[in-house]
Order: sequence, then C-alpha cells, then structure tokens
Amino acid sequence: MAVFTEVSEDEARGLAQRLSLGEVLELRGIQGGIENTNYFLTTQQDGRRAEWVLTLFERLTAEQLPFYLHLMKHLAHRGIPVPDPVADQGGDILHTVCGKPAAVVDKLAGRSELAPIAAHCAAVGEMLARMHLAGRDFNRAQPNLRGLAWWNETVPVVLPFLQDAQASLLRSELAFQNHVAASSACAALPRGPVHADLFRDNVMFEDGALTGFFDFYFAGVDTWLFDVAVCLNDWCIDPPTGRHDEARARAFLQAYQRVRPLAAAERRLLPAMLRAGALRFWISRLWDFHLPREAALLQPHDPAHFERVLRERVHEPVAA
Ligand SMILES: Nc1ncnc2c1ncn2[C@@H]1O[C@H](COP(=O)(O)OP(=O)(O)O)[C@@H](O)[C@H]1O
Ligand SMILES: N[C@@H](CCOP(=O)(O)O)C(=O)O
Repeated sequence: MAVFTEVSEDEARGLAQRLSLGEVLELRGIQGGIENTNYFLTTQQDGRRAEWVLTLFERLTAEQLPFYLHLMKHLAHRGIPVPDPVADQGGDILHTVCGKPAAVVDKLAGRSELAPIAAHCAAVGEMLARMHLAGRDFNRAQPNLRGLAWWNETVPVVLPFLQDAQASLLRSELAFQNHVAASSACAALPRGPVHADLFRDNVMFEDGALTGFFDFYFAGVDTWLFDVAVCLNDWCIDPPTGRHDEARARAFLQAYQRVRPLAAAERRLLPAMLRAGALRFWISRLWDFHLPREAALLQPHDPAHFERVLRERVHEPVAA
C-alpha cells in the first residue's frame, strides 16, 4: 500500500492490548499496495516475537468487510494458506483504528516472486483450484465490486482523459464484455468466491514453495474463470510486451486442472475472459492514475501496461 492514515504507537498499543497480541516492539508503514493503509506490527508474546499486518480500510465499508475477513477465516480453516484475521476478546474480527475499519492478520512468510518460472505458476494454479473448491461452502455472498457494473460506471469517468484510439478501444471492449456477460454461456459458468486480484505481488513464496495468498479485499462472488484469467494475464506473460507466455500458461492451467478440470464452457469463454481481466485492470489503473488520492507512500500502477495486454488478447486470442 501506501500510508493514507498515520497510526500512532499509542493507537497500536491500544489495539495490541484489545487483541491480546502482547507488547508492541515495532510498527512500520508498508510501501507496496495501492488500496489500503498497511503496517507491519511486531509484538512480543510470552517471550516470542510475532509478526502481524495491520490494515486500515480506506474505501471499503464496515458493511462490505465481513465478507472478505470471514472468507479468509473460512479458507484458512480449510487448510488454504491465507492470513487468518485475529479476533478480539468478544470474537470480532473487524476492528476500528483511527476511526477507520481495520483488521489484523498474521504475516505470511517469504516474499513475492516477481519473475516467476513455470514451477511458480504451477504452484499458484494448483492452490487457486484448491481455493475455489474450498470456497464452495462459504455461506456469505457479495458481488465482485470491481465487476461489470463498476466498469460501466467508471468508463465514462475516465474517457475524457484518453486519446481517441484509446477511448475507442475502451468503448468497444466494454460493449463486447456487456454482450458476453448477457450470454447464456456466461450465465452457465461455475461461480463462487474468487480472489479477483491474484497478481504476483499478492502471493508469497519461501525457498521456492508457495506460502500463501493474501490481499483478499477485491474478492467477491464471480466466475472461477475470472480468477484464472486474472492470473494468466499477470503470471504468464512477458511483462514489457504483455504477450502470452505459452510454457508458463500451460504449467498454470495443467496444475489448476489436475485439481479442478475446466468445463467445456469455461474453455470456450477463456479468450473473452482474458480480455475481461485486462479490461478490469486497465479501467482501475486509469481511474487511480487520473483521479489519484492523497497518500504518504503511494506508487500508482501504469495503466498503459493493461492497455497493451488487452490489445494483445484481442489480436492474439489464447485458447485453453
Ligand atoms: N498477510 C501478509 N503477510 C505478509 N505480507 C503482507 C501481508 N499483507 C500485506 N503484506 C505486505 O504488504 C504489501 C501491501 O499489501 P496489499 O494487501 O497488497 O495492499 P493494498 O491492499 O493496499 O493493495 C504487500 O505487497 C506485502 O508486502
Ligand atoms: N493488482 C492491481 C491493483 C491492486 O493493487 P494490490 O497492490 O492490492 O494488488 C493492479 O496491478 O492494477
């Protein structure tokens, strides 16, 4: 993230006490990310150091947050390696810090793999399929808040900032996606809770092994295929050109399908869904870039990257 809201050591101590985390040793603002305020919090509990991530939610509301936090808890309890939100003495996992909704989760070990090879992609594919299956009996529902309705709302807001060729691509792709979304093939796709933002910087590895998925704050109930497309568009491309990387994509898809084979309708719609995944992040990056928010450590993402990825997916459709 960025630090949109400064948290004092006093605030952190009060929170650590309410959550029985022990004595606060360190509180450090995190630079990565763009949505929320994140801090690493180190405490000492019974003589042992423990590391946590404190997140203050800057846009999500107290009504929306239980879905994400309970989803993480549900998946963690089913053995999927995701951060587990810490409850206070009353059992609540949604807290208030500096007047904002906040959560504390355990810090995952390792670091992000920003230059993945096929083995990393296979590990992510397998865990994503396991996560989809583990989410089937999650009993809360909330739509993907960065789904089609948000694209339709946001495109008119960003269009005035674009050159003609970009505006024309954005309009035509949005029309195409509205058409696909209204089709019976799309309605038949299997759905459930999806991460919806499982980029390389939202997965940890240690010594080559996957240690967890995190940053579930764009999750929602959507097609499982959308998650697959978002991953292929980030893990399995050549970043400078946005071109599809066949070897990494095969590793990802084979590993995913060893756990959950794609249905025929999913295979048919994958090319359109890859375009949807590129469009979704092109729109959000345009929005963040042209209508920025104030933050101490914010590094906006480059919108041109997903414009390139989208053009690639339109001109060179990728089959499953
Ligand atoms: N549970 C976690 N374990 C380890 N590191 C984390 C965890 N959550 C967040 N981080 C670190 O914080 C950074 C920003 O978090 P992220 O959730 O991506 O922010 P944002 O929600 O603002 O996009 C990550 O890149 C990672 O380094
Ligand atoms: N992954 C998205 C933006 C969301 O940022 P994150 O740090 O929460 O993953 C992008 O790359 O545009």
